Amino acid sequence: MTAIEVTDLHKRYGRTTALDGVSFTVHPGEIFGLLGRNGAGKSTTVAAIAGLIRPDRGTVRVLGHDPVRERATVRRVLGVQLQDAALHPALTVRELIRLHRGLHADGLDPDFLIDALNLDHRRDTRFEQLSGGEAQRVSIAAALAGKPRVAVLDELTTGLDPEARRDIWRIVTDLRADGVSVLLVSHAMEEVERLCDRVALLDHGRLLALDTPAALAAQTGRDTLDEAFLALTGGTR
Ligand SMILES: Nc1ncnc2c1ncn2[C@@H]1O[C@H](COP(=O)(O)OP(=O)(O)OP(=O)(O)O)[C@@H](O)[C@H]1O
Repeated sequence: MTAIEVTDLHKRYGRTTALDGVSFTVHPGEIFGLLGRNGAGKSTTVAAIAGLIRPDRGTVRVLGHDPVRERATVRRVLGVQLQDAALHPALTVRELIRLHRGLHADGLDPDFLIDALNLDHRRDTRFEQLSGGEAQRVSIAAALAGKPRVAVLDELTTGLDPEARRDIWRIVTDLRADGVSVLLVSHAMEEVERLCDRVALLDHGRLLALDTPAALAAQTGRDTLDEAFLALTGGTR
């Protein structure tokens, strides 16, 4: 059983083609990176996986289920952290994490998550009063509270300080060790190089490359993924 299977995904917004035939598979227990410049189609792909949009053509399966037609089933197995997650501003950190935990039959102890994400001093603070980095950590905690078998993390550590980034990287590798599959959308090449088993590179709604970070670097004759990324996308602007 594949964790996520995206097949020939197409999506247009008016005259803009956001996705133009994207296919890839995320294996169980894998951290899979989704990369690409601004506007490449990453968030549209994530929205289709989360069942938030209907693709014009193509299919998405999460552990074999259709995110739109089997929404309730997919919600039970999929944890999604979106960019600019809109969590209820008046609820406290603990209330929000408990709320998200309560939506699932299984889950992680909210107090464990609060400690793991270094939010203990903010436990009783309302969401609207948090700093950007703290709000980001709460959105990650909310996505993981239901102990998902598949996690989609969009710009996981954007805006976080180096220590918080390392804490979150550790949480993500612990998830993989527990057999959770992770789709990680990121612009941070160091993060991708450290965490991802394989990487898909999107460009103008198409899949430009898909391989391990080391193989992508080797394929382009570069030393780092950062340079490989630039080499692969450089000529197409
Ligand atoms: N709701 C929408 N209406 C119109 N156009 C949209 C909509 N959502 C996305 N697009 C367009 O579709 C294309 C792909 O956008 P998408 O947000 O998927 O890219 P992205 O790779 O996530 O970019 P970023 O790195 O900036 O988050 C872009 O050209 C974007 O402007």
